[in-house]
Amino acid sequence: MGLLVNGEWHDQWYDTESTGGHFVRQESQFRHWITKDGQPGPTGDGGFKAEPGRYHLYISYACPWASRVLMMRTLKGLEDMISISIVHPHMLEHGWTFHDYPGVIKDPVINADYMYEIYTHVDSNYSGRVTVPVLYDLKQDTIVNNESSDIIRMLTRAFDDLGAKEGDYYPEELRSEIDKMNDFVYPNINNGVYKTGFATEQSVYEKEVHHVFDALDKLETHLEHHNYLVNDQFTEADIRLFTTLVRFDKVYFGHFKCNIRQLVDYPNLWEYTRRIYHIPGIKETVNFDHIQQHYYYSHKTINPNGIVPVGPDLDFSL
Ligand SMILES: N[C@@H](CCC(=O)N[C@@H](CS)C(=O)NCC(=O)O)C(=O)O
Repeated sequence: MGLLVNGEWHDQWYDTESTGGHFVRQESQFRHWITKDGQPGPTGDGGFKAEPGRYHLYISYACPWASRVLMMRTLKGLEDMISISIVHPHMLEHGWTFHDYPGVIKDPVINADYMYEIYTHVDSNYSGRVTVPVLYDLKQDTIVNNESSDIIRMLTRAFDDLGAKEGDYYPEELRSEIDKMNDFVYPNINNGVYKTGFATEQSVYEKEVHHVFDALDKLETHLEHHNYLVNDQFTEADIRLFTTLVRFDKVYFGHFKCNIRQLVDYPNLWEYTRRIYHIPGIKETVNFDHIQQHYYYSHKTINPNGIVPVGPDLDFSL
């Protein structure tokens, strides 16, 4: 695990000392948008027109942020229009790699061994973390965007005139409600499990773990009378919550010590997670081997011997 400083790789864990034991996530730096006509999106520059075969995604099956993007690619039927690479589940002293492992798909752009080479290829002076997902423009040979929340939002409509599957997961009339739900789910659950697991002070951990479970309790009540988070319709808000929930009992409960309750103890949330898992194409985006290998083997400050647990055995059937 490390980061780039002026284009040079440094093997370095997150600094939680300067933040009093808190994990603070860095802002993503590439924020351009693919649009139907190449006009600029809400942030960044224009010039990224939706075209089949032009864009490539770098994904980790282990990563909940990258998996949102993989889900959206599947839901919109973009598999033939946007190609993918899959990184190795272990993120060690060189960060993400393309080394051999079942499920890995190599880099077609520069045949990179390491994900950081993709970042330095587009900016030889790049400083920052080398994260996935990355949306890459094969035509301009540059990174379009490395922020999953932007990428899923642009993919929901940008390729609609080129034969993408129907379905708008951020419909105009629900936007403010979806935004509100995202503003609740992101800090408390999506990033909440990370703030809990990466905390290096007892008091910080205890505060964060309660935030996670207070939020899950609220959503459990909400789902008593609703099938989905917003307007009883499957939207972006559900995609964003699902990729955290599907990892919950496998890694966050044990590895990140989010262990007040298991997800299977929440009848409504567990049923909701399994329902989304069975939407056609979605279970193929969930790779539990990569998920468990990544967290337990990569985070040596949390699990120094890298022992990967064999359980729990979860029954995802409906
Ligand atoms: N804000 C980013 C976060 C992505 C992210 O943090 N990905 C993790 C994997 S789950 C990563 O690549 N981490 C490497 C690092 O922090 O050095 C997004 O949502 O796209």
